[in-house]
Amino acid sequence: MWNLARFAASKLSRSRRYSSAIPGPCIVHKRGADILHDPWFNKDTGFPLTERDRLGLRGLLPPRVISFEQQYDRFMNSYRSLEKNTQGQSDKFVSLAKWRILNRLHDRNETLYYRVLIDNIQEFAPVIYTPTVGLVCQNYSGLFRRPRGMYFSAKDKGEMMSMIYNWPAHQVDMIVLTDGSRILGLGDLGVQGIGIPIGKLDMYVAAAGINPQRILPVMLDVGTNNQKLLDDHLGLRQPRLEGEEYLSIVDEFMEAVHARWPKAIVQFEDFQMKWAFETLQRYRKRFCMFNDDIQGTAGVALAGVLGTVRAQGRPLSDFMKQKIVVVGAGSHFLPFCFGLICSAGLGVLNMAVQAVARMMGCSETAAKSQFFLIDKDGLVTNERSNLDPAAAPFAKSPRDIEGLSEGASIIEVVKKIKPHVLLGLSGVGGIFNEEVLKAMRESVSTKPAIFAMSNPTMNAECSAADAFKHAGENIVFASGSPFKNVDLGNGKVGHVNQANNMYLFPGIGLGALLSGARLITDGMLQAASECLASYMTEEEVLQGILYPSIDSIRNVTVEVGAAVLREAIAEGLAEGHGDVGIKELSLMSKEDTVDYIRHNMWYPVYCPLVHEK
Ligand SMILES: NC(=O)c1ccc[n+]([C@@H]2O[C@H](COP(=O)([O-])OP(=O)(O)OC[C@H]3O[C@@H](n4cnc5c(N)ncnc54)[C@H](O)[C@@H]3O)[C@@H](O)[C@H]2O)c1
Ligand SMILES: O=C(O)C[C@H](O)C(=O)O
Ligand SMILES: [Mg+2]
Repeated sequence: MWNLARFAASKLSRSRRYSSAIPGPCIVHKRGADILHDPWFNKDTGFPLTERDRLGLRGLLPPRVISFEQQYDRFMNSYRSLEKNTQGQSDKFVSLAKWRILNRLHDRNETLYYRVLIDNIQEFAPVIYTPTVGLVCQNYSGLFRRPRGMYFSAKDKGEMMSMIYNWPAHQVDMIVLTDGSRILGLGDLGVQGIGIPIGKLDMYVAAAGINPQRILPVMLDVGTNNQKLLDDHLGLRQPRLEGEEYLSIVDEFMEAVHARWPKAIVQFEDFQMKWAFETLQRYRKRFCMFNDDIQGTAGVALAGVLGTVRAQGRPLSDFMKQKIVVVGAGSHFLPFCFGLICSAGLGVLNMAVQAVARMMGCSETAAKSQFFLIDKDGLVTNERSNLDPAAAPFAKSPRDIEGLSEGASIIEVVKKIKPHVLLGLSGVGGIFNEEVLKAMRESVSTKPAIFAMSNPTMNAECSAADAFKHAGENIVFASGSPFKNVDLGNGKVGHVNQANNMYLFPGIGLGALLSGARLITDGMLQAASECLASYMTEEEVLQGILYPSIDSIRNVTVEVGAAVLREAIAEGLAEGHGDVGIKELSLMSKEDTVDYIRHNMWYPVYCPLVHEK
């Protein structure tokens, strides 16, 4: 339950400190060249001489031992040289070149890779995650050198229970699964969508300190309806499975995973909406799983929208007075209606209404008139001919919105409603055009908010520069993909927030893992969102800074993870993790939970290798 008193009272620790405890020795069952070819154990030129002797490496490496710090500097120098040498090339060329150099390090030496990633997360997140990951997926066949993760296809039906044992790691904690059917705003990319689970799990390691030996990116290849790919790609050359055939593949995968690793958490990612909803309803009461695009995104969006209320210098209770126009009847606001079964593209308005009612303790009717939903056919009203009966109560009645009719365009709605918030999750680039943005100048808010949340960059509803240029300098702006802050002249800067689910999913997974929760509940997701919403100080929010900088994502994740863990304990779902049982978890103070999370986060340092047969 959202609790305003708790929200107001929470003064979260903003410490940037995180665990860097040096791990003990690592047992390695390999020797010699096999170790050099294993990115988990490989230290390249960093193996000390004693270790070279112990592990049969003498003579297999140049004689000089290079320290970790020197290796780090060498990598960063080559990265900087690449930046210099690619100046003047196209953005696509430069982005892929940067991705390649990081990917080569990832393939060779994971410890060094994750250290440079953690230390330079602001700079590297856009390379290994959104937006470059979209480009990587589009070009996957050409970029493919080595496999990463697992691929289960429709042809593997009946084999998955044994296939899962082909994965070499004994323990897996975190799985990100996609079927490639809706990769960012790029549509159906089939097997090429594997880049998304890889990028998400890199964020799990960097932000949540999940041990990279215990992560597993998975592609469920059930075919593709992308005609271009069918001619030339590395996946199945068949149309997507549908209906029961499709579900039986996902069922078999989920059973197989949990047979081998009963406590593994599965994050569903970039499934087309109909399957996103269906699988969430199907598995959430049986497995520890969540859908990031539905649940993570909604939590992030809600935290941001609450921030816009504070940014106007208003109390949170004014949330119910905010007029919010959502463009894209996507899946994202589902958590506003926790517990309801929603069909694709329907019911967003009422979900938001329910959230207001829950937070403010007001009636749904009182809040209902403040939310407007637009999909590809325009404003959703009860006059729509093909309106799902389940959605009818949530659609606007044209009689209540004088001057607006069924299917009204974005510009018509914005001009008429003058919303506080214009939020896009449509996947349609540039849909907040000059006219729409200029109309936002007439917003009733003192700080009109524009959230262009679609990814990647080309699919953003508008750019940051256009938003500040056309909608005015006093707006609050957030985008799903990163944009640079905007120079407004006279020393003024238009702050760009990144409203991306990366601020929540690592903490949701980490909190669930370290609590040993059996399920991921609405309450745990609400706790995550509430924690993010209260992370920013009043001063920051008044400057239009709604989300933390990516530089502090590890700290944000600690706080979110601790909030999720405490909620799991409160709901009686925690079963403990490793040596820490439920009794110990229950006795922890709030600070203890934060410390517990922090100290269980993996941090990349070379550990002494000990050979065992
Ligand atoms: N920032 C984030 O954290 C985040 C999280 C999840 C998804 N997204 C982005 O959201 C976008 C959409 O994802 P989705 O899963 O909802 O996709 P989707 O295709 O299922 O839904 C898109 C919705 O937009 C509507 N739409 C399409 N064209 C429109 C138009 N011209 N005008 C108004 N509405 C229109 C459709 O009716 C549909 O309801 C993607 O670009 C994705 O990358 C961002
Ligand atoms: O992947 C992202 O950057 C966010 C989100 O999950 C999306 O699908 O766009
Ligand atoms: Mg996604």
